[in-house]
Amino acid sequence: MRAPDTPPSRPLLHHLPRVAAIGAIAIVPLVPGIPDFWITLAGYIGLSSLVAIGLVLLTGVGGMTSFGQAAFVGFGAYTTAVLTKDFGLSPWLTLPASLATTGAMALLIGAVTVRLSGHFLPLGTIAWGIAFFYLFGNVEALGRFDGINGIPPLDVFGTPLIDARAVFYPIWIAVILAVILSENLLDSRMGRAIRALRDGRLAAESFGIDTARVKLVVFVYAALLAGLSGWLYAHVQRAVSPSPFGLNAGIEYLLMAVLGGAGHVLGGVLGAGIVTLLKDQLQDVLPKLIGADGSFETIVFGILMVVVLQVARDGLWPLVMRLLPKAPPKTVAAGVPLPARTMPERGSPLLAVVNARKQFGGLVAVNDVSFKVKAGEIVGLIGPNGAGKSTTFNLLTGVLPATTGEITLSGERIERSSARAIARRGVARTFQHVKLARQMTVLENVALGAHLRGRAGVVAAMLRLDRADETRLLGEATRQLDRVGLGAHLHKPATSLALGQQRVAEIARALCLDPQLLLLDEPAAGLRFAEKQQLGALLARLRDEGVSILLVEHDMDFVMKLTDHIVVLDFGKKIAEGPPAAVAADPAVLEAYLGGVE
Ligand SMILES: Nc1ncnc2c1ncn2[C@@H]1O[C@H](COP(=O)(O)OP(=O)(O)OP(=O)(O)O)[C@@H](O)[C@H]1O
Repeated sequence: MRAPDTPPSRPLLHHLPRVAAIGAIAIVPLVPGIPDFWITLAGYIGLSSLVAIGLVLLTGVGGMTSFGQAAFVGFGAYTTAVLTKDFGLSPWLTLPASLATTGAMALLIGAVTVRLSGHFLPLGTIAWGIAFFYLFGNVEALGRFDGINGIPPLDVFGTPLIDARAVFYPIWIAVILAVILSENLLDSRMGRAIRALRDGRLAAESFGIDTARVKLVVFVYAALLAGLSGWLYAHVQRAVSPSPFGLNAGIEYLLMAVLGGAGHVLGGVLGAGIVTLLKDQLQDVLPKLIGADGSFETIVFGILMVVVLQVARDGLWPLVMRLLPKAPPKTVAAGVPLPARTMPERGSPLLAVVNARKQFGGLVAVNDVSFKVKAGEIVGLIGPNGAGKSTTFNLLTGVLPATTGEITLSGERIERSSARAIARRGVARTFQHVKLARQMTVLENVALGAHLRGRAGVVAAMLRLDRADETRLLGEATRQLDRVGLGAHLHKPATSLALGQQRVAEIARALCLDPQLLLLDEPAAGLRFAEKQQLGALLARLRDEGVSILLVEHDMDFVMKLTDHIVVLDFGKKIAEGPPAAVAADPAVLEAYLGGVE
């Protein structure tokens, strides 16, 4: 659904349930007869929600599991405790200090932690979660394990906010702001980069996204929300000690995010609500049932976490969503087109590979291969299985550095450049095994390809100051989807498309980069005959429009009909090259490859 010249937006009606929910929260303390106890509990739900929302972005969306988030709550809490108690500062003045301390610690810890992969990352978070617990408990200035008491309450114009009804409002205003800012962030250029982290660093890097930086941004953002929660906690509780900032608390926060729905911002709030209420009830009931004192709720939480991961990986929020009115798809503006790259003159040298070599230990996968791609032509790179095509592709796209040899793009050496740097020079690619982000729509996936052509950063996104930039990026993605014939599928989940269409969507994503060279890795694999014909027509049209294409493909008929020039590899060596007809008749090729398949 497209409407010209309107920014990406959702009709006001869509916000109604959210506005109603916020309104309902605001009047909770005003309802006569609600005991203070429940208002206090609601305050604690709000405090936990802030941490859980951060974890939704970090773990649920960004794929980085953290058990150590409670430590950041501790940094926020201890900073304000020391500054207000020992230095007599006003709590409002210590808010920036609490956030700065937490942010600085997150930058430091994150710089090391987010580079860890697989199970090393959660293990790393457990390690610093424990380390900071003992740090808080052993520093004299922080009151050791006794902590700091007598922290002043927040105040408004000299009136202290002491009772549960009074502190309810600052807590829930913070939660509502966190929800809005986080949802805005996810619905943006940077948000798409964050959401792409989970399904593959390589695809994101190939479109110029600095994944290490994006991971650090999410890590710091989640920590800041935890720090804010800690700052509020210190002034609500008016005392801090290490135990609420230890590993147990970290596990509880993670459970909140997972149980609520780790991929959904409001799932964090739901999870915080459920776990806080459950904990309160279990702490009452379990000791009576078991007949002994102890934190038995931790055992229940452990079991609950395992059950949720087994039966409802997406948590409970998706179930709530089914009850809410379905959001209509965003309208996408035609917008002002993004500035286009000046294409090299047709026939001019574009890509030159000279004696490129790649060795894996004793195996020479690419053996001093040389070939050229001229601007405006389609070159096929073919060869039997194991011939070295994918490795050559990886050398050209910066996934692997060449052992020796030179690769130049428009006269600039790129054989040692990163995938990101190569993308910035206008080389876009598709993947042999389709790499689209599962939880994003076709439009959002394709817009990732235009990442480098946008400017808006995190703060602009959170404050919704990125709309002009966003309109241009989504407009470009829509144009490219129309160009490849997928204009009717903009708002579908990317993985709901047939495999052939997913391959074509990858081409649209690559076109969003405004490439001078398009590298296609087996684009016709899995396509039906008619789809192959359409793909062939599309690639021929792109060539006519000035795009140069290097094509790795097993379908000989497809390659022979489409390409201007073919390079044949076998056992890592170039055994032939030339126009399709000459290559097809080359005895070495027939022997090594074509002969082998007949
Ligand atoms: N990372 C790696 N480490 C060690 N050997 C590798 C690595 N990548 C590829 N190889 C080897 O290099 C050779 C060339 O592999 P490559 O994947 O480039 O061939 P290909 O022509 O793309 O094959 P296919 O058509 O099956 O994809 C193979 O013998 C392969 O086992």
